[in-house]
Amino acid sequence: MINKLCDKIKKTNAPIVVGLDPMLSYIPEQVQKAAFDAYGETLEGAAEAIWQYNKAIVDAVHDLIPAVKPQIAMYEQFGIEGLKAFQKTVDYCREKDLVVIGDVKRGDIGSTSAAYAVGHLGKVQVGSKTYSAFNEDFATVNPYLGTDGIKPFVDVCKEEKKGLFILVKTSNPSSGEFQDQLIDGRPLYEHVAEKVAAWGEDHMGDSYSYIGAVVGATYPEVGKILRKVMPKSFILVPGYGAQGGKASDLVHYFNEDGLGAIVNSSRGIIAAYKQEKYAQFGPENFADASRQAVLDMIEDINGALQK
Ligand SMILES: O=C(O)c1cc(=O)[nH]c(=O)n1[C@@H]1O[C@H](COP(=O)(O)O)[C@@H](O)[C@H]1O
Repeated sequence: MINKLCDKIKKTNAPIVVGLDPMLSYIPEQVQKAAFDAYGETLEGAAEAIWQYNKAIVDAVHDLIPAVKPQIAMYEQFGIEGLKAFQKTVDYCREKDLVVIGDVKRGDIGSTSAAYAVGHLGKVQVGSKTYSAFNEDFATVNPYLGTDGIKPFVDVCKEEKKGLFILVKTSNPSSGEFQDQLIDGRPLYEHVAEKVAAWGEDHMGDSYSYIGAVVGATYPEVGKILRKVMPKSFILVPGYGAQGGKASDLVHYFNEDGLGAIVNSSRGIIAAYKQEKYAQFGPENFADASRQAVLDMIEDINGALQK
C-alpha cells in the first residue's frame, strides 16, 4: 500500500489527502432534507445524509487525489448507523481506487490492539471463514502504550501489506503538554519518532516504510527536525487550512525526492462551499466547490514545493 500511495501521489501530482469528516452542520439543507424525508430525523437519517454527502464529494474529487482519510468519530457519534456509513464510505473509496487512511487513532494493550488491527486492517476468523471487516489501507495509531501496543498492528500490516500512521507530534494547541516534555534532554516526540523509524525498518516498501508518522502542520520547526529523524517514514500532515497550517510551512516535511509527506485537509475541502472564497458555488453545488478547493490546495502546496 505504501508503494500504491507513492505511485498515486506521483500520478496525480497531488501530495494531499481529503479528510472525510462529515459533521451534520456541514451538510447542505437539500441533502439533509432528502435523507430525513426517507428515514426521518433519526440516526439512520443522519447516516444516510453523511453517506450521500461523502459520495457526492468523492465523485467530484476522486480523479484529482491519491487518498482520503475518513475520521471515524464523525460516524461513530451516530452509533451503528454511523459506522455503516463509515464502512460504505471506505468501500466506495476503495472502489474508486483511492488509498483509504482510516483515522481511528487506536492503541491499547497487546491483545486489544490485535483485535483493533484485525478489525480495521486485517481479517477476522469466524469458524472456517475469514472476513475483512472495515478494510482500510492504513490506520492512525496512538503509540502511548509502547511497543506491545504497536506490534500487533505492525504484524497485521506485514501480513496484509498495509500501513500505519503513528501519532508523533499532533497539531492541536495543547499537544506540547506531554509531547514536548524533555526526556534525557530531548522532547518526547523525538523519542517516539526514533521508535517509529525503528518499527518501520522491518516493514519496508520500495522506498518508504509502511510505518508512517503523524506530524501536525502547525509545528513546522518540529516537522523539519522529525523529517530527518525518520527519513524513510511517510508523514501524514494534518492542520493545513482550517487549523492555520500554511503551504510554505510544509516544505521541510518532504524529502528531496518530492515524496515523504501527505497533507490533509478536512473541513477546508468538504465544507468549502461555506467559505466566502467559494460562495459562488452555493450549497446546491457543494461538491463542485470541494473540487475547486482541492485544485487550489494542490496548486498551493506544489507552488510552495517548487520555490
Ligand atoms: O491523525 C490525524 O489525522 C490528526 C492528527 C493531528 O495531530 N491533528 C489532526 O487534526 N488530525 C485529524 O486531522 C483532521 C483535521 O481536520 P481539519 O482541521 O478540518 O482539516 C481531523 O480528522 C483530525 O482528527
